[in-house]
Amino acid sequence: MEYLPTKSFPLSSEDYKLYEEVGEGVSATVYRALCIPRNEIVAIKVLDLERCNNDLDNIRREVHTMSLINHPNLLRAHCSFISGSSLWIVMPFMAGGSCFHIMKSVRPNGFEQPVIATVLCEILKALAYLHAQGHIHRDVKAGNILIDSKGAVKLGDFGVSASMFDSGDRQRSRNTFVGTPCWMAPEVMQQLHGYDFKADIWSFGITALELAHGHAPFSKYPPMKVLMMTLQNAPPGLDHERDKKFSKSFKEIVAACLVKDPKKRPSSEKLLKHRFFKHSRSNEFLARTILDGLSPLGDRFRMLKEKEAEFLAQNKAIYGDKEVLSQKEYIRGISEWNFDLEGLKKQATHIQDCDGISNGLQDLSSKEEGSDNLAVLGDRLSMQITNSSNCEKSTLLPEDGSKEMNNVQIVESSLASYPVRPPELQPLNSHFDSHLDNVNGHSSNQEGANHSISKDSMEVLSSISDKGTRSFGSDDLKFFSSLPLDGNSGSSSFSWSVQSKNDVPLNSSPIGSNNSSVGGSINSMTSSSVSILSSLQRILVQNTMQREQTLRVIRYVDNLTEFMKATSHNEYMQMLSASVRERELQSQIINMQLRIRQLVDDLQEQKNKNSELEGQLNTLLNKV
Ligand SMILES: Nc1ncnc2c1ncn2[C@@H]1O[C@H](COP(=O)(O)OP(=O)(O)OP(=O)(O)O)[C@@H](O)[C@H]1O
Repeated sequence: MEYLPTKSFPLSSEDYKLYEEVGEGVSATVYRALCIPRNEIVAIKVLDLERCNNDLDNIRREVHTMSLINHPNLLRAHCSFISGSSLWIVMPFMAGGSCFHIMKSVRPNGFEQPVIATVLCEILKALAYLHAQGHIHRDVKAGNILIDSKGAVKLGDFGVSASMFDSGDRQRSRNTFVGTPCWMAPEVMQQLHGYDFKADIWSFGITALELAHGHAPFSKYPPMKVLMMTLQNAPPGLDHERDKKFSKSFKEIVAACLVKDPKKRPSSEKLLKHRFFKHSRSNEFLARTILDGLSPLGDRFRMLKEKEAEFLAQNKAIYGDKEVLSQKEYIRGISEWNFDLEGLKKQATHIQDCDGISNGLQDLSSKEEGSDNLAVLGDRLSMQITNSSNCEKSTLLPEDGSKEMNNVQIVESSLASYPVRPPELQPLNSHFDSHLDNVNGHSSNQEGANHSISKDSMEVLSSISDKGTRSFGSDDLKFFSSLPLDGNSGSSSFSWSVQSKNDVPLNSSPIGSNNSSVGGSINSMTSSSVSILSSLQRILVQNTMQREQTLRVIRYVDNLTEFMKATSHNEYMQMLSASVRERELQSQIINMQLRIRQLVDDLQEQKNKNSELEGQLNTLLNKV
């Protein structure tokens, strides 16, 4: 985790003197500091590794990415090292702080267009560079846009960045739910097909609105509500009436970025050529316009913290400790949001039913500079699904039951109704369904009704099968957790493979009648034999395909096991102390593995029987 780039900054904490706090994340505190040997002011991000040992990957990624990048608009670390149980990342000190902090302190209603154009143009250059290097930033927002004393703009915080060239274990990071809800692209929320650098373009569009209004769209809502609104509503944009002061070209770029279909969003390179950026000005202009007269970053940060504490104290009486704690996390911003769907659902219900949280925050807002300080709550809440739980549809479905809302459901409910057999194995349906129905006493209609598979589930599941070798992600957990395992409900799910063993469909195929009519007319024999042979060939092909698919599933589960084994001791301890639900999921996965193995055996047996039959048929044809 140590690296020493061009400038040689000392790698010992004794060589630095920490001054005041200038920023805070979920597991990191950022200080202004002095690098003693160089007599240079720096910023040091101190990450408490004990507090974030479930997220070493993100930290490694951040340090790694920061060590590789080299662009004037990206915040590059001078060096990093471990001190005690903390990781210290030494960076240039960005005296202006983040655009978010500047807005919260002095620009509650956002910036003027030339400032926005200048900031966005610089960020776009950073994104164009990152994307060309194969990186996705995944957390573009005003809170991560930092300004130094000379007005230079840099994009920071690579904690959740991902590489588009990642494979294997790191590939999962692009199938994981990370980012910050208000800025998160719909495809990232959906987790259907993964996502690419176009997710950053969406966040860039949201950031443009944030800089224009002083807060991101939907920022006053709790995360689940934001998810629902992003997926369900038309994309946010600049309003014709409300945003009269902004130019048509600004409206155009926002609209171009905030298209739900990522393919239709422009690349960062293309956006850079947009006429809007002709409005962009120099760093000096920024320094003059937005930094002049600002109090020191540490003071501004302290004031914001005081306001936050005041707000939380007021709301403690209303919502109780737990709620307040979660709001505190919300306010501070969280990179590794433990996506507790139940909790989020409750928050969403609050909003729907009584708008309690948002009202409380509105109060705060009215007290503060007349600004929409609710945005504080929307900022920097990043989330990573680590859990899934059942969630009643009533609280999640929109009143109009719109189609897009179904996509939200894939997060949980569509997977909860996971069908009777994995789609990997669908081709076997024609051979096993009737036996399953007979043995279980269900008609196929009944079964269909009980275990209908939604299109969304199919998509999610087929995306799993498409990536047979990719490693384990949160949606995978949901995939496995949604498989019923108990004797009753589980039997209909997987007994089909067992039934198939005892009741091979071919026993009732025309082969029996052919055997008993060897002496019949040669013509009828030949045509039956040909049709039998083609059936057998078809079945053989299907069996072979099925075997391959099943092996893929096994490899997949094996990967998961490897992934679990490979986790460090700390992570293992973390896992041990994980929720009961997680442990249940693990045991379900093991069961699943056993069942898949059983399935492979069954298929092998089926294949042997088919070979036997093929042999018999060949003998028969030779006689003919
Ligand atoms: N180099 C810097 N100079 C000045 N302030 C900084 C610097 N780096 C970070 N900050 C401030 O500290 C805050 C937290 O930093 P950062 O976002 O990197 O932490 P984090 O733990 O990754 O946060 P998050 O929870 O948003 O991911 C930033 O929003 C910013 O205001």
